Amino acid sequence: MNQEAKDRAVEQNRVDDVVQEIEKKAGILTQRSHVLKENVVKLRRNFWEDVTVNLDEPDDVIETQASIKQQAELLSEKERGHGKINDQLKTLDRLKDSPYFGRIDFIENTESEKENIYIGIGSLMDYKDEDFLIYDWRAPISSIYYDFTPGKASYETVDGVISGEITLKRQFIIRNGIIKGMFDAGVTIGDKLLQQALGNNASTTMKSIVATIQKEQNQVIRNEASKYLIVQGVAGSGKTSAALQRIAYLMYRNREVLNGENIVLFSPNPLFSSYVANVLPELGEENMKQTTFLEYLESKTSSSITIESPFEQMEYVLTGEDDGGYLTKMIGIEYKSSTEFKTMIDDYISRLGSEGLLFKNITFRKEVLVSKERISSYFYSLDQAIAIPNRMELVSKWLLGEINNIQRNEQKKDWVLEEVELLEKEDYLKAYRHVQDQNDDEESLEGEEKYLRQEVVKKRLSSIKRQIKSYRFVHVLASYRKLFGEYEHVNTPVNWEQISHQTFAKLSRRFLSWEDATPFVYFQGKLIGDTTDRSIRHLIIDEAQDYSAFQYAYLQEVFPYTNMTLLGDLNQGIYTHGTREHTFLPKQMRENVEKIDLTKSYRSTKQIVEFTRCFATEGEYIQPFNREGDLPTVVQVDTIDDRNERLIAEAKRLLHKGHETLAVICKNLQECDELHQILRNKLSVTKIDEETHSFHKGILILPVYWAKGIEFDAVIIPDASAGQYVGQNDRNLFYTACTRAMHDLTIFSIHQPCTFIKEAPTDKYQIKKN
Ligand SMILES: Nc1ncnc2c1ncn2[C@@H]1O[C@H](COP(=O)(O)OP(=O)(O)OP(=O)(O)O)[C@@H](O)[C@H]1O
Repeated sequence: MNQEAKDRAVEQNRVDDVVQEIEKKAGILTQRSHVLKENVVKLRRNFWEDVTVNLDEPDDVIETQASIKQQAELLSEKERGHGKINDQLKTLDRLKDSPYFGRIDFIENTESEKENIYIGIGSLMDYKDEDFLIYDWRAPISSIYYDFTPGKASYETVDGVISGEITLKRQFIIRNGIIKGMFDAGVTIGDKLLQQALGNNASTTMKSIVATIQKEQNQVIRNEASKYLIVQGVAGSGKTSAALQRIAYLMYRNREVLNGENIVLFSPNPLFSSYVANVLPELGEENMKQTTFLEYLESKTSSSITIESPFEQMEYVLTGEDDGGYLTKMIGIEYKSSTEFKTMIDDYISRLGSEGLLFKNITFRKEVLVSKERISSYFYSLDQAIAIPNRMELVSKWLLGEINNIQRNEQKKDWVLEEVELLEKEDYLKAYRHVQDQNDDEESLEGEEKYLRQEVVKKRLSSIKRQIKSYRFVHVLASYRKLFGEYEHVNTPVNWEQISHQTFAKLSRRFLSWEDATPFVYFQGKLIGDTTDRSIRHLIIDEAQDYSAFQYAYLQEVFPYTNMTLLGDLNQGIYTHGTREHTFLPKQMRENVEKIDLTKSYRSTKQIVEFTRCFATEGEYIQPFNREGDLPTVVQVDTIDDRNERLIAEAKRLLHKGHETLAVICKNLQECDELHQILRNKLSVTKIDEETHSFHKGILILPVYWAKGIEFDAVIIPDASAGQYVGQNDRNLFYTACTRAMHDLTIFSIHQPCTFIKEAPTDKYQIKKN
């Protein structure tokens, strides 16, 4: 038996021992879980028997309440305990399959004996609860596994830095308790485990990377000091992966105060949301909340207002050039994305503090109960030193008082009696009981009618009261629209008249263009207050380069105390705004900021990265990971029919090669639709659109903005002809599309290819012509 085989046998023995230990622990926990479950069931069944209920005297009522509370607390404690044990059992189950992925032998400088540290997705103690059989990957000591190769190493603890030497670094692939692979790392880390992981087929859901986190990614994951962490990472550098492991890390470090409920991830699109949804549960952690920025804004606006999605905006930008209003819209997008526009809105709001705000009549049964003019004059009679939202609160209180007065008058009207007559028998019974309980001196019948009249009016006016409480009496949309109408500005940008005209027309249809959505919600917040969710402690923004300066300013306003992690890549900035301001380093976020650059690309083969970096801005900094593959192929054809025929053959070839996910990535939806019509009879192909929230293996066809953040075994770009991708925005689109490929990239062009391809030396790709 050679040394390697001996080592492997020793390690397999250890794995067997650990698995046995896991089984023992699981057995004990399962038993405890059963007992607890029985307890919970019993407690629920006997809940009322164990509570002393006595409502005779006020003191008895208080005692009864206390008794119920105590019983409920006992029950929820037992339920929590049961939940916790189940979580532990789930982790043990995962550990049983693959107890660990790494081993470090470490000698501290102050010690003489080395310690063998095995690292896995959760900790495990021996049966005496004395020694760690497995260390959680997030434990302080585990960081040396990610940060160092054999030799000198150190890690931070709460008590200071601990230094020493790594004498062995070993990686494992363990499945079903059997070691399938075992690699020792030399002084230069030839990461065989990573090679293996990246060589696999792409998955339709993202995987965790804890076994192979790289040093620079570990910095992102373990950063706790900065309020704003900004990660500029090239395509495929593991930004999203690092962000998700970072969430798991932060939850582990702040177990008591941080959970999935107070972390929000802003995803680029719903497809991406489901793509990343498995990572945290796979690590035994609760998922964070996920939303797109569009969904977030929609949750803040009245459902009667339609918001254009960023994808609709994108589609228009890419295809609407022949439209008469195109140029105006483009200039409008740029201006409304800037903080200059925010300044304009701020000026406008301060003017509205003293005049011009629009209100709505409060009407009931087609009658105006309180006119907008009265509301306005009440609002402007209030002290102007009081902030607008606070004044709104006062108006709301005043209006509720007015409605209460109206309620009393209304009760006497004939329509009320008509409605009383239509009431159900139960209502009459209720009225009867009420009058009896009151011991009313009045004639009982009169008392009942009075009660029923009150109830009818109260019920009918309740929705008005609700609306008043949520400040619906303020005409936010009309007030915002006035900004584009009669309002006189001091400084206006070029083409303001046309922008105003276009915006005014859309707002009149209760339609908010994407570029107006954030400004509108911001404006609304300044009038009626923004319902900030203070429980959100950490915000993660993926594809951060696609957010405008205005959007960042807004996020800072609504999440002033929230830590943020921003992940992006300027080369993948595909939305059209923000050319004037470097949005990815928002100027508001200048304090307590740390910026980390990730320059190594892990997703694609070396050949694909070396090709795509030729047309990326500052592409010379992009480092490929050393994984070999075929050169990207550019197929130059003469006609569309030719292209279609060869594209079908190429798709079949790629599937035959063993690829499972194959994406045909178009520039826009229009191109997708046209191509889908052609391909659907010849290939089994699925078209992805706004309604698609998850995808399966096979051939997919989708526009590049839906492919953001996702990857595929092979990518086909159906049309990268000279006229198709032109200019900076298209450069980023094309770069984003190409960098979705893990193993193979094929690009078609009808006649000459686009200039970006030509920026790559001819030895970086192979060209095939008819
Ligand atoms: N340390 C790692 N170990 C294993 N796989 C990794 C590692 N880092 C990145 N990857 C893999 O590389 C691919 C790209 O990662 P990810 O999607 O996180 O990158 P990204 O920077 O967010 O990409 P993009 O901006 O291009 O969408 C994924 O398949 C991911 O699993």
